[in-house]
Amino acid sequence: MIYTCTITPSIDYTTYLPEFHTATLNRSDEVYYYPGGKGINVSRVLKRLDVNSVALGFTGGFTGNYIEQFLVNEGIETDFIETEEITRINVKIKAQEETELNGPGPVINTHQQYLLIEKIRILKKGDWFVLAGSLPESIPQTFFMKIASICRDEGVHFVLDTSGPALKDLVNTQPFLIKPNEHELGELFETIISNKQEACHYAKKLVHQGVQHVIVSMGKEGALLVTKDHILSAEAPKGKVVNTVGSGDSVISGFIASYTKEKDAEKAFRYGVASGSATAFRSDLCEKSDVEALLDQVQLHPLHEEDVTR
Ligand SMILES: Nc1ncnc2c1ncn2[C@@H]1O[C@H](COP(=O)(O)OP(=O)(O)O)[C@@H](O)[C@H]1O
Ligand SMILES: O=P(O)(O)OC[C@H]1O[C@](O)(COP(=O)(O)O)[C@@H](O)[C@@H]1O
Repeated sequence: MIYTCTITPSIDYTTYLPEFHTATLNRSDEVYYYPGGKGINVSRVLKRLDVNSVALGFTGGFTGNYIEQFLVNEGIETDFIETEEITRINVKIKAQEETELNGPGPVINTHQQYLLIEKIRILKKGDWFVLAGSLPESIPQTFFMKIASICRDEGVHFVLDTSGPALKDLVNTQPFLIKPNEHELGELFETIISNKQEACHYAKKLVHQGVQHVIVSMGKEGALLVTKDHILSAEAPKGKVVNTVGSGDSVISGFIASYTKEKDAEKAFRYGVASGSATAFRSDLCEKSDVEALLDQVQLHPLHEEDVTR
């Protein structure tokens, strides 16, 4: 089974207007209330790709209930732990440019942390555990390290899509897959990454540290896959961008959906990039037919060692 875990879910209040200006009243043309948070998006896209998963994490209050009901209506199994605080609402403004305002995550007390660990203890060899989204600083790093070590000891595929200080430690736990975007990868190495060669240089370091598959997503430039056997660059398909929120999460879903069937990292990478772009070209997340229509447009090229500067 695939389990996704969103420590900090959200309702993504997504609003469209032709132009957005600060310090004045703006009126929206359209608004949507999508359940969000990276693990939840991964579960939603997996479902659209005909793959079942269980969404774990923490939700609270009326916003938490809304998310849970939304997922149940989409046929996704949920097993959230309740928090005292209400789940945050993240604001996504789609105007001339995309502007995002993400709230802080909830405080998770030690009992709630214990409840999550108990749920993870039932995972079996071959299962997948996707830890995705921001990790509140109120939770000690040791908690996430414990999750990683349970997964490693049980032979669970541990997939990581997070940022900040927790990521620095977690990349040393031999995760199966991590998917930083170029900014998150740069943050990890305290540098700025401005092209695929630089991204490749740092992704290789992560592979040397024991990460099995590193996908660096780079928005409209596509993505890179670095493993001990591959250094591949994918061009993103061209299309009209509607809403890129959830594109990175869709890369993970596409990768997992394909990998669990074919056990082929190259094919899975291609499917992941097509899924990311298919989401960017929609208001909500991609559908399977969108992904398959884009697949042929995802060109993969090997990046050669000599191209990798530094
Ligand atoms: N403007 C775009 N055009 C085409 N594809 C895009 C665009 N933005 C994102 N994507 C697709 O979504 C993937 C993930 O996007 P990215 O912005 O890197 O992730 P994140 O949301 O994690 O920052 C990219 O690798 C690409 O396949
Ligand atoms: O946990 P964070 O880092 O605040 O991110 C949460 C946000 O990320 C999202 O999951 C989207 O992620 P991506 O655009 O990176 O795929 C939104 O649904 C949510 O509002």
